[in-house]
Amino acid sequence: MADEPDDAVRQMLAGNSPAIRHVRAMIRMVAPSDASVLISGPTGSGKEVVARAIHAGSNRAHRPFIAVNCGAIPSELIESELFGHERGAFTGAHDRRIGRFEQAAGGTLLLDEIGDMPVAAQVRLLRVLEHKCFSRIGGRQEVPFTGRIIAASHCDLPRRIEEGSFRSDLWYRLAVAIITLPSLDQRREDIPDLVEQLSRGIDRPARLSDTALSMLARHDWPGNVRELRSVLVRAALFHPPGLGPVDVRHLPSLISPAGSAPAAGPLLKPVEDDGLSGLIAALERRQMCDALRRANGIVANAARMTGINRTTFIEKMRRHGLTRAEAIEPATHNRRDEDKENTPNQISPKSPEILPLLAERRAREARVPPDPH
Ligand SMILES: Nc1ncnc2c1ncn2[C@@H]1O[C@H](COP(=O)(O)OP(=O)(O)OP(=O)(O)O)[C@@H](O)[C@H]1O
Repeated sequence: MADEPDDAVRQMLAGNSPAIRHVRAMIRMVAPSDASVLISGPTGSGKEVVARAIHAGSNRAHRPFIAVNCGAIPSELIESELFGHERGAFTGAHDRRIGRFEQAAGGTLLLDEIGDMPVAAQVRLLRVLEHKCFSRIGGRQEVPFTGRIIAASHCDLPRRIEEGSFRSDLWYRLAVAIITLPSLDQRREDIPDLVEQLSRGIDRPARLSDTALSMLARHDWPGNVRELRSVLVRAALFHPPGLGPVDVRHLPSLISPAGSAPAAGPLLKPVEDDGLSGLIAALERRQMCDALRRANGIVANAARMTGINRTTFIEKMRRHGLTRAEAIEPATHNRRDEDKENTPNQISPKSPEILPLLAERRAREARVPPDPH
């Protein structure tokens, strides 16, 4: 890419959408400094990857990167986990224990799910941020903190502040720079790039057919990139390269959890170039438009026909700039009897580029044995 260096950040964080390019630009800007960074984004969207990229791009890269999931540690243990304790500090503290802050000396400490940190620990953390030192639980000695703190959260921290479960003064200290990761659903064009990059980290990755890749780009990905990775790992397990490419008919069983997968495989034209995302968007828009027309503009019915959740359908309408009026209008002049044949998840069989695919699919369905999954 002409305007972006092909550096370690690019290697770590795949995707070419404007949103992800902006995230990479932010990483490059903040990495060399010591400023605290707050990374927000839905679960599995890559917050830890961003934190690691910041660490890798800093002059602390040769020092430890320590990640703590604050939501996974029982509240009565979290302070000792973070700050360590002296021998005899409490019942069961038989030895001095070094906490995560000390382990991260000179390096980077990622406090993941910071919104779940109990208020008492938040007070201690604020003190560390302000004074650059802390004491172990039950100890008097001040221990200098030489690391950098990065916090991450999938929850709405300003709301937690309003609710009184998160301290606003801590938020101001942490959020010197804020990096926000979009959900995968908001950057579907990144899917081919992500598939390529994630596949490199998988032993004997499966090969995906173009139509399978197109279908992946239509899934809602509630588990974001983590979910995509799981699908690829599962595909490698059940469809090793010797078995031929993973095709659309394999995907419903690979995409989980049950119910989040689109129903029957959509018919999409195979593509060879990087016009993939544009083509997918155009076909999706037309499919939605057809459904709206057949549902006389009733969004809930159109959503049901396409197998898309109603809220997602509305969001997609907004993204495609599709209005109910636009969808219904041609119906009054131009309704075709053949449309009644359309099954919910299909593109109109009248579409010229779809006709051969439809014929091919019908032939395939007639001869292909049931999927083993
Ligand atoms: N842009 C990306 N490029 C390559 N891999 C990615 C990218 N984003 C996420 N991943 C991969 O997706 C998985 C989940 O990422 P990560 O653990 O960073 O998400 P997270 O937002 O920190 O999740 P959680 O909210 O559960 O803590 C990891 O396997 C990670 O390597």
